[in-house]
Amino acid sequence: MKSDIRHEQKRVDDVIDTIMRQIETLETETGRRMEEVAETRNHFWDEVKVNTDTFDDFLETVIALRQQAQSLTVSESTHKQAQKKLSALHSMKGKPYFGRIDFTEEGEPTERVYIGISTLTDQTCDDFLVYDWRAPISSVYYDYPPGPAEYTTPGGVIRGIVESKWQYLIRDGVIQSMFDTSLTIGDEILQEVLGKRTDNHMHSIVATIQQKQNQIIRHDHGRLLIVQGAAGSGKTSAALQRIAYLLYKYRETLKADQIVLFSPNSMFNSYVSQVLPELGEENMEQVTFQEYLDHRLSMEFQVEGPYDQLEYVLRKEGNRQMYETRTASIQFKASTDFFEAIKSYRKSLEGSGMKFKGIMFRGRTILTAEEITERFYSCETSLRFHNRLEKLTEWLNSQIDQAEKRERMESWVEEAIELMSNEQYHKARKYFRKRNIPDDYEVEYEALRRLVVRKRFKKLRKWIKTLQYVDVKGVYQQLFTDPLMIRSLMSRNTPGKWEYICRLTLRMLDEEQLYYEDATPFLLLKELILGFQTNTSIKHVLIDEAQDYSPFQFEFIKRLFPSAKLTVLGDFNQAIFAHANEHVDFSNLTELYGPDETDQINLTESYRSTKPIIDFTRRLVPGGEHISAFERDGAVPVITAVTDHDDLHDHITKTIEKWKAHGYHSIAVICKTAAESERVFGSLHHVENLKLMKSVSLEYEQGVVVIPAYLAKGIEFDAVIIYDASSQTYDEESLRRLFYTACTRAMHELKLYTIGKPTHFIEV
Ligand SMILES: Nc1ncnc2c1ncn2[C@@H]1O[C@H](COP(=O)(O)OP(=O)(O)OP(=O)(O)O)[C@@H](O)[C@H]1O
Repeated sequence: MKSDIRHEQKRVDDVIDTIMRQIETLETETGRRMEEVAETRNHFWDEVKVNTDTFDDFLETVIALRQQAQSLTVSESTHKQAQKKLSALHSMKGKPYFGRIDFTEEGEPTERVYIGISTLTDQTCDDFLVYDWRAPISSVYYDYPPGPAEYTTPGGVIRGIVESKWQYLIRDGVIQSMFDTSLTIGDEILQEVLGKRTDNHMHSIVATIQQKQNQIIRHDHGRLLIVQGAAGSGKTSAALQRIAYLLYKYRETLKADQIVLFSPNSMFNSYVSQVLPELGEENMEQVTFQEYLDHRLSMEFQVEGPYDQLEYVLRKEGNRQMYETRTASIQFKASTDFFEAIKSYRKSLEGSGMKFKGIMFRGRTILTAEEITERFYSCETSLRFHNRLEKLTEWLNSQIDQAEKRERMESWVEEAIELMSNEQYHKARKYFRKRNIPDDYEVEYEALRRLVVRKRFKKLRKWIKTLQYVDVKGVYQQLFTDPLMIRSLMSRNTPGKWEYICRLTLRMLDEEQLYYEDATPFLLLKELILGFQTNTSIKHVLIDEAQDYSPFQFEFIKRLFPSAKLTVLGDFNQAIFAHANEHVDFSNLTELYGPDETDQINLTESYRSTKPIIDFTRRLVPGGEHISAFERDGAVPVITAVTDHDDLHDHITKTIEKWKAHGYHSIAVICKTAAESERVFGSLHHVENLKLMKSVSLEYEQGVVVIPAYLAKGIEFDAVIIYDASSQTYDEESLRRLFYTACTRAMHELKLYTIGKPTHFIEV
């Protein structure tokens, strides 16, 4: 074995040598190319003679310009490629590869295939020293134990035998250990990786991708992939490696900015932002749904954020009747029933119910809302809905033409002409000359009248063109004005407390406010009426923490990105939003693209936490017996009852000190709400470098943090304290998933404190 290691170390040294030489060559090359690009930029105009005297000269100038620009683009893109390669080589110089398979393809001699984060060939480019983990042959490493195996290449399926499979742990160019996985039991490298302390970013998992995760990463069929996975099963990790895989496989056609990851919040974005750069890839676009809602609606409304909604629901403060109405409203407005109702409502608008705003000019009515409505419904009903709107817009424009003509005769126009500054006047005359308007007083004055009136109408015309005359808010309001209306739109019974919900919704709309539960239904209705805004350049959309999305949101994303494939990843047991009812699952999602275009993969093995923590947490949720733990030992979670808050804070302070001394880098005190977190932060101010995480926090912070459970979703900590796991704090069934989410954030240690009796979620 020793001689084996020596032999392998010799190979590692040789490969690193090649890497270093390639780095040197590339650095010289990129330096030169950078100078070239700078040179081309600096002298861009020297190379182009701008001559527009004749049409031919003009054409020549345009062609020269285009050639210059093209050569600049080519140089820049080559430079970018070289930079990318360079960053991959730098990542490989300490750890050139992590795995090896000895593979015998049918009829061929056995080949040793070394696998790392990027391809490396020798100087002649004939021999592969390292294969990219995303190369077709590398899939064998993740998918098969020793024995028969196959992999798919663009040219067909290749079959053979995996003679042996090796894992390497290489640090700073030195092999720390290597394992023949057919001889060792368990996954030593995975043990080693999972046993580490966290730092403030997530890392790539390419060295230890598990078979099921590999299926997600390389999945390439249909429009929709659904991943249901237990807490800590690697959903986010798989999503990010999948992006890296897609960028490799489709490198000729797919760019990082054509991939969008929907994530829960900005802090999460910062947490996952290093994975792709670590793999030598650029980051995809990262957005939150809330950012999109704000972008689309904040001009018209003050839109509530999802965390404000959640905080309200969790705090249960204020008037009881109002609270019950609001929670009923939240549940109903995220339901498939309401989704169907909105679609039927939009259909019914084809016959009646549309609302428009009247058109005014200088305080006078040009057309009343009723006249526009009448015109709309007198249009051909065979036309598609928004073609009817187009026709209506055309008609409105013709009405504006007439109004413009009438206005030219009004006295305000003369006054406006008299008030024109010299500069404005000269500008107008210059414009007339260009338009060949004769230099004649009468004609010019007439032209001035037209100009002044047209300018004044410009805003109104834009308003009409952008369909702002459609009163979408009025249409949405109407749905709640007559509480009986909903009955005709739904196959099921009217939801409970509907009359109250109607009143509450109308009140908010009157105040130009949109509750979070109204925001997406409102926007969906708006788009169903006015036509959808789409983004066809996006080719892949990944939605993490998808259990928190309503049917409205999925429909929306589908329509917004019509050319994209969707990967949806979530865990029903972590559905913490107030709209999540008892039966959250992804079954409705199949309807988005149909069963032939949809696949589902379930992940049941959890990697984040030690076995004792997983054994504890899986008992908190129904179906938890199906969650299996990766064998990693650690302390059993401890529940400590304390007498009061002072006692609690003493205990927490001591535990934090102990954990810090133990070397844990990230420790979280997880509370139920933001309000509680703030109070706890105040009481624990003596803890050094304590940080309070809020929904507006942009960075995932290391050290000791106080955080509300819903914000901790998706991220992890070395050690976790559940602030008050008492039956008083976690009293209702609806909080079970929140509690589970909080407990599953712990990697190595979990401690729960309770003032009085612990919550009934914990079976003792
Ligand atoms: N194959 C793997 N090799 C190494 N580490 C892994 C692997 N799979 C998952 N992990 C680690 O397990 C932890 C949890 O992974 P991740 O956050 O991707 O899970 P998740 O399913 O998204 O969790 P949650 O739903 O609880 O947010 C991370 O630290 C991740 O690096």
